[in-house]
Amino acid sequence: MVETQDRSQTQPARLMDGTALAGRITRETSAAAADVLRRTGVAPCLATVLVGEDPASVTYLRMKQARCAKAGIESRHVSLPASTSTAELVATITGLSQDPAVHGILLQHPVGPHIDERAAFEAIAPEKDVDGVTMHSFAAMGFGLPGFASCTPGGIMRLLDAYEVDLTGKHAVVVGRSAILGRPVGMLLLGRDATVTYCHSRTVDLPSVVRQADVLVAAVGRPRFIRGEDVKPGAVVIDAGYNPGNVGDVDFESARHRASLITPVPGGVGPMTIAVLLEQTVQAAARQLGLT
Ligand SMILES: NC(=O)C1=CN([C@@H]2O[C@H](COP(=O)(O)OP(=O)(O)OC[C@H]3O[C@@H](n4cnc5c(N)ncnc54)[C@H](OP(=O)(O)O)[C@@H]3O)[C@@H](O)[C@H]2O)C=CC1
Ligand SMILES: Nc1nc(=O)c2c([nH]1)NC[C@@H]1CN(c3ccc(C(=O)N[C@@H](CCC(=O)O)C(=O)O)cc3)C=[N+]21
Repeated sequence: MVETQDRSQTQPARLMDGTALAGRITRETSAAAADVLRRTGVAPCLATVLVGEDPASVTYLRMKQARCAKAGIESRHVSLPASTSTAELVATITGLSQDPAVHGILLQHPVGPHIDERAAFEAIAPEKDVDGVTMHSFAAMGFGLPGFASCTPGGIMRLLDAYEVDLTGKHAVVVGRSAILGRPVGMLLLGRDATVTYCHSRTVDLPSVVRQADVLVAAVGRPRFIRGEDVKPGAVVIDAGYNPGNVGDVDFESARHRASLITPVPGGVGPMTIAVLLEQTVQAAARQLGLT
């Protein structure tokens, strides 16, 4: 068990190696994908949908497709112009939901401000929601019922478990409350008996809340937003941020001298997100093809 207590501030934190853990998970996923193909003659297939040409989104999607290919998962990509309307996007996703050759659907977030992203997410059939973004998946996650986890929160929980972080009774502070990251990770931590506090743009004196965190999840989208001086000595620090230039939401250099465990960026949460996405895609395919 990792104790989140006071410890020397000079000894740097242990790194939580997301690349290594994601590699282990993906090796198992590849074997499961091969098994699906062998037993049904059909390879698992993930459909990815991108609206517009945001360069960061294009890069993330390429990464996801490359990882799919390596794991024996087919990917089908749909690229839509930035001018796409909500109705057009919903129609595209509904088509994929009804296509028996597609087992999982990922709509890259964020879509443009003129699109109702929630409506688009809800067009994903629950059994194909391998990215865990629908109301159905969110509610299942909240109630602790079986279903697909939101990928980044799911990946964060896998990391915490791999490093045997005991969450019971710990004060977990989540900075950020977005639908695909902050909110669901708080729910998953609550489900593991942590005492959870959310911080967001309206939080008064955010550093004073952050300083209380035994487990800190940074999901803000602002480079080096969390300063080392606000990290409680011995805290477990999860940096979910992924800003341009491969910079996290935590000031890593100062935080690692106070934390007991910390995720690097890159090499921490990012690879775990993709590992969970691939794992859930193969699970979805197995179920839709009648294997489980
Ligand atoms: N590694 C991975 O797999 C993934 C990484 N990310 C990364 O995680 C980060 C967050 O992403 P996402 O959740 O999609 O971002 P969003 O922009 O959707 O949400 C950001 C959240 O941070 C809060 N916030 C913003 N500014 C401040 C501030 N100054 N003080 C306090 N709170 C603030 C917002 O508060 P409010 O709600 O009040 O506006 C909001 O809840 C990004 O760096 C993104 O790249 C995201 C998804 C996956
Ligand atoms: N519906 C939806 N689901 C998402 O999961 C989703 C999304 N929208 N929109 C954008 C964010 C961003 N995101 C990342 C995934 C992997 C890495 C990742 O693997 N990063 C590597 C670095 C890889 C490299 O840069 O070479 C790392 O951190 O080590 C990063 C970011 C998923 N997102």
